[in-house]
Amino acid sequence: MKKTVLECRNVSKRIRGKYLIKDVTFHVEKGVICGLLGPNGAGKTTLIRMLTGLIRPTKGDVFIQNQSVGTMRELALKNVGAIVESPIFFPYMTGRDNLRNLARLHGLSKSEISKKVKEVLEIVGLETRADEKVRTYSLGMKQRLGIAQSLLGNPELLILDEPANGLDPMGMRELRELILTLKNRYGKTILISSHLLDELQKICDQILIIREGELVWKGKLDQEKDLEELFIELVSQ
Ligand SMILES: Nc1ncnc2c1ncn2[C@@H]1O[C@H](COP(=O)(O)OP(=O)(O)OP(=O)(O)O)[C@@H](O)[C@H]1O
Repeated sequence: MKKTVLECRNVSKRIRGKYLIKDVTFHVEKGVICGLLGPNGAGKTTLIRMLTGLIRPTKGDVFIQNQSVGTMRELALKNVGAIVESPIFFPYMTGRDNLRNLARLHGLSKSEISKKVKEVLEIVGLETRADEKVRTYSLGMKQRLGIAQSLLGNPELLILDEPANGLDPMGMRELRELILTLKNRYGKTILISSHLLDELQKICDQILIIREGELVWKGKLDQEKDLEELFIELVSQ
């Protein structure tokens, strides 16, 4: 049996009497790319904020590598790299220096920092531009630098909230290839939210669809199942 990397168990979030997320349960196995979909306001960001420990569920719990985010927060979140809001970098510093700065937070020695930063820059394909200032980077490059940042702690699970937002077709293709490499070569497990159904259809092994805070569909996609049709059918009910 495959190892479960992320488990969301009966998670609800209620604010001022209103459920933003209601009783959501699912799990994601190792090496799987899982797409999270839902119309605007469905609760995707709220759910992702609970998965990454930014807010607490009203009920239920999230487990990462079997560690509870509720009761063993630090240990559980060690295994997660996430881009929830747009990654923030110092624009007048180089990509490499931005990463070096962040790598210090992981308690590595100077030589370990250089090695780790070099490694993540190579993974995201930014090694040739690493010594240029971030303000000269395209949006796609900034997103890849954000992914490099989330890889610094060598997490098992990556959570990416709308990473393709605003990217041009080239940037989108590069991002898609990077996500597939992270899965295929590095064995990462990835949860990704997006409105871009075609993009998700191309890369996801598993799909979650939420509507008004509730999980209305979870499962695998096959060649015959068109994601756009499934999505429209479910959200217009
Ligand atoms: N702190 C909060 N207090 C009250 N309501 C909130 C709060 N945060 C979010 N909401 C509401 O919860 C619902 C879900 O919001 P959320 O941002 O999670 O949706 P989303 O699926 O990410 O939407 P989008 O696709 O537009 O980004 C929305 O109706 C939003 O207005």
